Amino acid sequence: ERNTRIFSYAIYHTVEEIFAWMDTFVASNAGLVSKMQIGTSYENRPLYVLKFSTGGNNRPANWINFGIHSREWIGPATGLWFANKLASEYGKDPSVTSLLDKMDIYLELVTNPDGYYFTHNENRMWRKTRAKYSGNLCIGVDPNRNFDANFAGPGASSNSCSETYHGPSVNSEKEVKAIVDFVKGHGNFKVFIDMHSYSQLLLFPYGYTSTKAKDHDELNALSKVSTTALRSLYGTPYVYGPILTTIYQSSGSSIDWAYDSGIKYAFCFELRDTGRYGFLLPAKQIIPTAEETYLGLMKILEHARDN
Ligand SMILES: CS(=N)(=N)C[C@@H](Cc1ccccc1)C(=O)O
Ligand SMILES: [Zn+2]
Repeated sequence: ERNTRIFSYAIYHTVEEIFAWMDTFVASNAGLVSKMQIGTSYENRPLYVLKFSTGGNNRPANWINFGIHSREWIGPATGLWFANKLASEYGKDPSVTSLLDKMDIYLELVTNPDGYYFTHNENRMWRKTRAKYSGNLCIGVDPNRNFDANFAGPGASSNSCSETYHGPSVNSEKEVKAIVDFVKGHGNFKVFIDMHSYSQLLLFPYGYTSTKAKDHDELNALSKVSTTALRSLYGTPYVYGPILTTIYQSSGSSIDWAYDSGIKYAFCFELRDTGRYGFLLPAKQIIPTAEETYLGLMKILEHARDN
């Protein structure tokens, strides 16, 4: 019949379709996956997190969020495929099995649901939240400039019409505050990965200073391992390094905040491509992107598991 029971990972989905998929996915993987709500967005959409756990109490954990910038559709699409892959490989792939026997994994698939909805219905190129502040000329805050990491410093704008507007105050965005409160409340995260597009980069702290992170050498070496694994599948080249020198200076970013909060393995992937399609990556590249990214992600999660 029309609405087949099979969900396609090879097309982009609306926020409603993703939320419906979550309930089916959790129901069919009840022993491994549960759905949590860490808050609500500005327009009162739920902020859902999928928790992958095989037991224990507050085990060391891995955080991965997708789609904080709403026009970067390849993020949530990659996250959906990754969630299904993890569930499929647990009990089969020895590395995934040992990872989930020792650590929990939390995935926030739609980190900016208001913006994501807006890109499907109004403006495909929307990036920010949809928050309105009286006195501001324009709508929206860049959630990746709203974290408490040299907030309002260089590489963030005080102009509400800017794509990098940092917002009226630290964690002013409900979508950001929910992550901060959850991650701090949990207190045992070892990995924090924020998935973006595009440019094919693997970034680590810092963006707000040229000072090298104390773990620079380890993060740099791990980035090399991760991007080499990613490239091994389809030859997709990634550049890696600290945010500031690899892309540009930025203040208030999620991974700088995570790193300064004590989460050593803080990374940002800038997924495909390098500009031919940019944010409008064709759906036929979803699965290849997800497959290669999985190889790179697993190297980071395995390193955290084993160190
Ligand atoms: C194209 S883009 N907007 N995803 C690039 C992204 C770069 C970045 C990543 C991590 C930390 C700081 C900065 C940003 O400007 O937020
Ligand atoms: Zn982005």
